[in-house]
Amino acid sequence: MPHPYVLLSAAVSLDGFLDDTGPERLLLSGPADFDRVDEVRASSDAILIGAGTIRADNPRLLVNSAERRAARVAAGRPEYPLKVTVSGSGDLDPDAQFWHTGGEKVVYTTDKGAERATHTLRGLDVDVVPTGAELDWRVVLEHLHDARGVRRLMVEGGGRVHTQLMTQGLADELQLAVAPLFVGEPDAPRLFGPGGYPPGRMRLVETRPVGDVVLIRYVPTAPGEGALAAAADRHWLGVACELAALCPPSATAFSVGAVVVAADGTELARGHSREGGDPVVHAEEAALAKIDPADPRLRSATVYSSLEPCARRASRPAPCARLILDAGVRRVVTAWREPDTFVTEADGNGLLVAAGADVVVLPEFEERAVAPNRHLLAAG
Ligand SMILES: NC(=O)C1=CN([C@@H]2O[C@H](COP(=O)(O)OP(=O)(O)OC[C@H]3O[C@@H](n4cnc5c(N)ncnc54)[C@H](OP(=O)(O)O)[C@@H]3O)[C@@H](O)[C@H]2O)C=CC1
Ligand SMILES: Nc1c(N[C@@H]2O[C@H](COP(=O)(O)O)[C@@H](O)[C@H]2O)[nH]c(=O)[nH]c1=O
Repeated sequence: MPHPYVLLSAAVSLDGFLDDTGPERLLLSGPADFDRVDEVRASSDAILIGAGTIRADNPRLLVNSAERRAARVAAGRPEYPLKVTVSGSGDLDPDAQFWHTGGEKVVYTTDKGAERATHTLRGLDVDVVPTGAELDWRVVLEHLHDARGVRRLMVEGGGRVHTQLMTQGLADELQLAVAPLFVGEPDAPRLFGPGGYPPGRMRLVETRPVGDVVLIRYVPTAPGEGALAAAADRHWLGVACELAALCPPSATAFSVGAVVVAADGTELARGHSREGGDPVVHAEEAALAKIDPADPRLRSATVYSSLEPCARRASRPAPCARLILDAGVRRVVTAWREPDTFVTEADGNGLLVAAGADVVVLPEFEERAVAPNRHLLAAG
């Protein structure tokens, strides 16, 4: 199911803290960085914080710049982004500024928490949405996307919320403002707590001085595990779809892109249909051919392919689903099920699943995967 693009935003001290233990909110950002944060807010459809941050900071979460608000309205968007919080307990102070300022409000909570929040927040214009016995982040993100039309979600903490979104592989980007000061208190809240984080190194996309703080932007690279899609899976499938556009045109074969990525997010190889002057080579085949078959990383790697790997083919002895299995790969992420244009009822995904592989289909990428193949579908 589609999710919004999830951007985690935080300011941290040099020793990795989000705040100190004093009663006042610690200002880590300077004026220039608060203005940058305002800009990110203005570019977002919704801003999410945990109930802990409402209790600690009593924030308003507004877009402070009148120009930015006017630009939102001129673009047909609400003046303020939707304000979202999560709470397990439903113990939310109805007098908190969160409820009385800015855009529409929604609370995601547990079934029990919903009973309490509905009672405590009665009379306020707040949508209380239970996600089950436990708070389920995937349900939260799907609901924000489907029911509230949120495409870009800014998450402004606190530490517990950031930790869960990062460990569950649900963050598309981390925007970190590193402030030139120390907190030094062992009980102060940390940005990230202990947990099972995605392995490997994230990809640096930007560094920028903003006043005396440094903005660092990282994106995750490690594929998800099993049948669940992680944010990095969306990134890599997007790369596969871009590769499909590089294929030499053909009236008799699909244009497909593929990337093979190790469990730690290292790209092992990429390929596209008909590359290198070979008129029949498939994308997955081309990518796998570039990797040493003895590479131990293949067993825990993920193959991203814009089109479902082929199940039968005339041009080569083995179809791509078989090549993937023979390479030892047991996870495939794809955008588009193969239509009957050239082979009827090709079920490469079924072949992979029958052999014990996990196959994740992300239909929100189908349009991009189809784009370089439209002429084939019109003809078929
Ligand atoms: N420097 C910065 O950029 C920022 C700093 N901060 C600081 O962070 C601190 C607050 O962080 P923290 O205490 O971690 O609070 P959070 O804002 O992360 O909120 C945690 C609360 O959210 C709810 N929650 C989160 N995940 C779940 C879940 N899986 N199931 C059920 N409930 C869940 C719970 O609410 P409930 O208790 O109701 O069940 C939990 O107590 C403050 O000191 C604040 O100043 C905050 C944001 C940004
Ligand atoms: N302290 C701190 C941040 N704190 C974040 O800002 C929120 C309050 O925003 P507002 O309602 O506009 O005052 C607060 O709840 C928390 O999410 N953010 C930052 O970029 N830098 C900082 O130093």
